[in-house]
Formats: sequence, structure tokens, C-alpha cells
Amino acid sequence: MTEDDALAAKGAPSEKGQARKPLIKLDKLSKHYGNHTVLDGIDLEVMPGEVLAIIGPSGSGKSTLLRCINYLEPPDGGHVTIGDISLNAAAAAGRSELSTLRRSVGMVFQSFNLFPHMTVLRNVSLAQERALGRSRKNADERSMQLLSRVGLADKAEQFPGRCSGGQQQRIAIARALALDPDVMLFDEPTSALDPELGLEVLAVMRELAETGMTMIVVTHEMSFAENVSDTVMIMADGKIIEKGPSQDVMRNPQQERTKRFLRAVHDR
Ligand SMILES: Nc1ncnc2c1ncn2[C@@H]1O[C@H](COP(=O)(O)OP(=O)(O)OP(=O)(O)O)[C@@H](O)[C@H]1O
Repeated sequence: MTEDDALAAKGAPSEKGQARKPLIKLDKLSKHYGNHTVLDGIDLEVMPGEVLAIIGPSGSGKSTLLRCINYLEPPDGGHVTIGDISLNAAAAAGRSELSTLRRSVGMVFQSFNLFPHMTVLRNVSLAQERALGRSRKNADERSMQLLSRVGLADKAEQFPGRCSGGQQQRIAIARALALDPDVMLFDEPTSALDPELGLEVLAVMRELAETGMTMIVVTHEMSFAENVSDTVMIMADGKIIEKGPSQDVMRNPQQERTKRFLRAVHDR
């Protein structure tokens, strides 16, 4: 099955008679730290509704790629386009242009970064008021919907410190979703968690994937890559070494470097 067939089978949006357009497009993206080439001319397209898992050895550039997609880390070569809008142009136009565009990209990190002195509800509502200008009442209503969705409505009035790591990560997901993003980026969202708590978070991510959210997920969770994502991309040394429908790549990799990486993961 091709990547397009797989997405069509999933019911990803497609307009009859029209070529589907990528939601995210990277052209020859590059990033260096000193002499070290961390991203080496990455070309990538992510379609609306696609769930892309990025896996690969430590230091291969996965997190840097994710951070370049929303300009948390400005790339030093190439282009990032989200929908029809160039992030390069937005960045050149100034901070406010960039932050408007960044709102369409939700991001969840390994660490949850919740405000410890605010209730769970306030943590989810605050950015909606500041970034979207929602009234407190509207923001709180939306937050409660999202907290219910991640199974944590009963924690709304608690402080994050009273919640488990898995719960805190689910709150962070609700907070990112509250800004109504077009795409969600996840940077190893379960790697700071005990396996059992990680499963709670993965269940929320699986549900999100099933709603048709476009997702790019840097992960060490091979079962998520194989069973939830539509597409898997393997990185090594700042390059994409293999990319395709997830089950094809995970079960029948073509590249020697991918085979070695997957063998090493399975032997761990
Ligand atoms: N701010 C920085 N300054 C200098 N070097 C950096 C910086 N951020 C990342 N690097 C280097 O860039 C390379 C890629 O890092 P990156 O975190 O993107 O890899 P990764 O594939 O996500 O690794 P991991 O799976 O271990 O998280 C590494 O060699 C790292 O040391």
C-alpha cells in the first residue's frame, strides 16, 4: 500500500478531483551547531490527518527537526511551509507574525512544564485567554471539555503536583489542544514516565490520532510507530534514511541502517 492509499483508507480528508496538499512541507531543511551538521537537507511532506512517527538513533536530529518545524529552533537553511504560509516569511516579518502561525502548531515535550502554583484548570485556560483572547468563562468551558477528553475532569481544581506524571502529561496535551492547533508535535512524550503511566498517555494519543488530528511524533515507542502511526520515518546522521507506511517500514525495512537500528531496539 502506498502512503496515499493508507491515508485514504483511514478516511483522511480529500477533495474530489483535487490533488491533496500537504499541511506541512519542509524543503531542504538544514541546521548546524558549529561544524556539526544536525539536519542535512530534509525534504518532507505531511498530509492533513497523517500521523507520522519519527524514530532513529540518539543524536540523529529528531528533536531538532521537530523544533525547527515551529521555529523554536530557527533552521539555518531551507524552508518550512504550514498550509499556504511560509514560516521563513513569517519569521522575517517579526515576532507577532511568527507567534500567530505558531499557534496552529501544538507542541508536547518530554517534560510537562505546567505551572505548579496554578490549578490544572488554570493551566489549560491561561494560554487561551492570552493567545486567543477568550473570556475566562469560555476558556474554562473549553478546558473542561478537553480535560474530560483526556480523562481528568475530576482533577480540574487540583494543583499539578498532586497529579501523577502520566496525568501531568495528559494535562499538557489538553493545554496544547486548547489552542485549536492544526497539527500536534510530540517530542518523546512518554520517555520520562514509568511504562504504565506512559500507556495512559499513549492511549490519549491513539484517540487523538483516530479523530484525524495531524500528528508528528518523535518516539522510542515502537508499538506506537507500528500500530498507531500511518507513516514511519527513520533518521540517522541528520538525514531521512527510510520512510513509508508504518507496517511496511517496521516489519520489512529496506535499508541496512534501518534493519540495524530496529534489531538493536528489539535486542534491548
Ligand atoms: N543547542 C544545541 N547546541 C549544540 N548541539 C546541539 C544542540 N541541540 C542538539 N545538539 C546536537 O545535535 C544533535 C542532534 O540532537 P537531537 O536532540 O536533535 O537528536 P535526537 O535524535 O532527538 O536524539 P535523542 O533521541 O537522544 O533525543 C546531537 O548531536 C546533539 O548533541
